[in-house]
Amino acid sequence: MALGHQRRASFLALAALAAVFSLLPRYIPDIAWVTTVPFQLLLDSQGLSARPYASPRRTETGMRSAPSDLDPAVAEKLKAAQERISQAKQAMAVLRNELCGRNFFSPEIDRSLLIEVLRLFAPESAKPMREPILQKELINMIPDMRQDTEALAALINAMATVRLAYEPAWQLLADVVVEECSSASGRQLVAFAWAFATAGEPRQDLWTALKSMMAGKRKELSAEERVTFAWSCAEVGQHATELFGEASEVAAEKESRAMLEAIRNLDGKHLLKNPPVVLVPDVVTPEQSQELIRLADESKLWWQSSRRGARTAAGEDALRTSSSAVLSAPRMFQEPPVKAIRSWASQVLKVPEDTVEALQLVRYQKGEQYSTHVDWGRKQDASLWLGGQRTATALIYLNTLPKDCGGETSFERLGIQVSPQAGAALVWPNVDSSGRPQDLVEHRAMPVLCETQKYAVNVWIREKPLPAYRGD
Ligand SMILES: O=C(O)CCC(=O)C(=O)O
Ligand SMILES: [Fe+2]
Repeated sequence: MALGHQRRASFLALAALAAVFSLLPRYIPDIAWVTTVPFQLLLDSQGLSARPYASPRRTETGMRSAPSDLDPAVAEKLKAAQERISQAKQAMAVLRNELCGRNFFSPEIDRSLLIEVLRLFAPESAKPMREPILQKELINMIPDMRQDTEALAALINAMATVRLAYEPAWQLLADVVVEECSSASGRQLVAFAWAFATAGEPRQDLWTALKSMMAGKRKELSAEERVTFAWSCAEVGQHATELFGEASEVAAEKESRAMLEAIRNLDGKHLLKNPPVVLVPDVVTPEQSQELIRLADESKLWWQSSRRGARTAAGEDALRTSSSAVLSAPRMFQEPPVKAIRSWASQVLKVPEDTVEALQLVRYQKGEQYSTHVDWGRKQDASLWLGGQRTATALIYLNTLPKDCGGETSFERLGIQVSPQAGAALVWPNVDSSGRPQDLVEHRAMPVLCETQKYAVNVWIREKPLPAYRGD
């Protein structure tokens, strides 16, 4: 028992090390295979590989060694490639052992190990070499695990966490869940639902099965598990209304009243009294602004904002042609400018920091805009399950737009138009003092008219704490 704990502790330390190294390739593609060194240690700790790092027995895994008459540079590359394939196969052996054999950490499954193993396959630079091996193993492995719902839940969780994009594995898992998982516990059903929702799986038969299996088990769930399940169903448009009712559009009165009060007390230029709209200067420095943009650029987080999704107060689709970047990875929460903004919002708006959503950067090039919309969510909006309604918005401009270059934030119903000013935050409530979402605060970002870019960051406050972020 004690030995088991010791091995587990040393293994976890190694897994953490592997995690650190596995992140490196995202930034330094040329040393993608640095990962293999700590991972070899990890394999050793599992007793699965007693071999030294540059193993002469590599050929036993079925690969030919490099012919000796090759150009030395090519031979070196070939050798390295063979080593990588061998390592990837060993990684899969760990995965298989952990899930199916379960003689090492039995009866519990080590989720962090699964995530580490799958994450090894995630770096772009590793894909051509490792992905086919992973895919084949997953397809072999999943049917073996049919009866083992705990193992399946752990595997699905890990696949969702690393955003594994291999469709046949997801489909096979969905088949298994539909056909074989009636014995799953409520907690396991929540794990399945969360993972399939995160992966955006729309299969009707899957969601019908998950909901009907949950019907007899919902009493087993904690409040957080209930919310996770309801969110998951709503996220893919398969609302579990019959199990958990509807999410409320109306925010709690106490929090809404306090939010209005806090905005009224802000130190800044009060553009309107009711509802209060305030421009607070000097919230971020030019250096912090540059750093935020750099974080989004370097992690390649920008995506073309969807044309649909956001809605006008009348419920019509809004048109959005700008790009967005959400700083939601756990490591982003440690970045100094992110910390500074979250703590500013929490202090001046007098809310706990965990009610502040992950920061969302927005970028507009010439001609881009965001047509009239509201920031608050309607009943169908899955995120209402997580932190409740968005009670307020603080939009921080990261640069100043030259005169006549457009890009203003415009509240037509309130007669307010604000031109982006570097470092200033425009703050307004999305609900009235009784918590009802407000149509009056609908707004738009006017098109940028010059050969320049507009950058801003959305800081949205929810009425309730958001659950801790689970992915990366
Ligand atoms: O960019 C702006 O001025 C407004 C952005 C906005 O309203 C949003 O992203 O929700
Ligand atoms: Fe908005």
